[in-house]
Amino acid sequence: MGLISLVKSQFICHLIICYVFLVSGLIVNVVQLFTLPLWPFNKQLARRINCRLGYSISSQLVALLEWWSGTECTLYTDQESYALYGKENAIVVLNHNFEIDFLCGWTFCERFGVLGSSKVLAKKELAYVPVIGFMWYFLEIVFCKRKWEDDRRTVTQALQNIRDYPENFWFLLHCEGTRFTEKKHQISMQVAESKGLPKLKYHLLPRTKGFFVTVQNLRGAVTAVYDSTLNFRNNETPTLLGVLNGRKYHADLYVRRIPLESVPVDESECSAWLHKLYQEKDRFQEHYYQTGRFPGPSVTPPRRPWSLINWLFWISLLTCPLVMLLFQLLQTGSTFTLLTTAAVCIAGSVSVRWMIAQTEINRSSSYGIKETPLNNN
Ligand SMILES: CC/C=C\C/C=C\C/C=C\C/C=C\C/C=C\C/C=C\CCC(=O)SCCNC(=O)CCNC(=O)[C@H](O)C(C)(C)COP(=O)(O)OP(=O)(O)OC[C@H]1O[C@@H](n2cnc3c(N)ncnc32)[C@H](O)[C@@H]1OP(=O)(O)O
Ligand SMILES: CCCCCCCCCCCCCCCC(=O)OC[C@@H](O)COP(=O)(O)O
Repeated sequence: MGLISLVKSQFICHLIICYVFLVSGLIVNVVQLFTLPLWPFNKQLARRINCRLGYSISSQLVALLEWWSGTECTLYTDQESYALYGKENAIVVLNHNFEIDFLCGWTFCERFGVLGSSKVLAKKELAYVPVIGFMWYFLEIVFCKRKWEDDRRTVTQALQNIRDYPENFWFLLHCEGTRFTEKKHQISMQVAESKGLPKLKYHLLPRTKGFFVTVQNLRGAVTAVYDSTLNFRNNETPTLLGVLNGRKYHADLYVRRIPLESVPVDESECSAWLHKLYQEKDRFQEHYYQTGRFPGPSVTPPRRPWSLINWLFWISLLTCPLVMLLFQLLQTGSTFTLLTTAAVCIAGSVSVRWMIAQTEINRSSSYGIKETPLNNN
């Protein structure tokens, strides 16, 4: 292990990174709160400000992936489509197989300049993740309970709201609705069979209602669907803890730009279209496993310095006072103060560890197992 790798694996480094993320995140959350009075008077300005503030949080995780772990992200796409990325609103349909697929998504957003404004149809539980959940509230992220009866109205309303968003955005949908596990896959393929649909080898069966309602409500506001398929080289199974430890991964993303006009308007045709898309995605994954690459030309969109600059800004702003405070405490602090400080540090570490746990597949929800109609019979 080289010296740099050794440094990156040290717990003290992780503590500092997490401390900076948590404290800067809370500071940004407070500033976001101060934008509240602006919303009724100048909504578009409030949105633009919140994009920048949100960027200041999410780009720290991007910096961690790009600059700390040095993970490489290769894009397989055609030249004409490449020229349009970041210059239009789009719906992104991405497979949900990896613990850091959200982070790779963010990295591509960053490289095409849409990180602050990008959105997702996220499960409601993520709204309660400290820092991130609060940030997402101000970025008008669309949340769902994954119960269609409850979601139909709220999701439609939230999608209508973002139609006039002042910055280009990508709206991410993991149509499988949950992350891939063997058990979920097995159940999901039973559902496919019962519906007379072809089986998928690498994906869960997509849920079509969210996609249909997104297309229906964003038609005219977005111009394309980006069918995106992600995989990692050498059968890597990347984790956020791995990234924090400085482990380098190699992400490959295959993107096809599909003009929105070619997505059917009728609901059942739109559902069939999505099922067909997932069958194609499955073939792309098969191709990847057989050849080690996706079809077509590849390009590596360059890293931009902004995520690193933002991160270094927060590190320099927040670590000096921390070190000074710790020295002062050690010199003059009473036992009570020292114990309180230790308790605050432990609470901070536990809460960041809990946040990281939200990304871990072995703690995945039971969605896709419990509510299956086949299980209810
Ligand atoms: C150039 C670069 C391009 C791209 C870069 C890539 C990405 C960057 C883009 C943006 C980044 C932005 C942000 C990223 C940051 C963070 C994001 C992180 C993650 C958040 C993701 C999540 O939280 S995923 C979970 C929540 N989201 C979803 O669930 C969305 C998908 N789901 C839906 O759309 C659902 O339809 C629903 C949630 C709206 C409603 O779900 P519900 O289950 O209530 O109803 P459905 O009708 O859909 O389901 C019932 C039907 O499904 C059948 N069924 C039942 N059991 C199963 C089963 N086990 N498997 C499959 N199907 C099943 C059932 O039979 C019903 O069928 P019907 O025929 O009757 O409809
Ligand atoms: C700077 C580093 C400091 C570390 C801080 C950690 C920050 C953690 C960020 C948490 C962001 C949460 C995004 C997780 C997205 C995700 O993958 O959600 C899973 C859902 O789709 C599906 O859930 P499930 O049904 O359980 O599979």
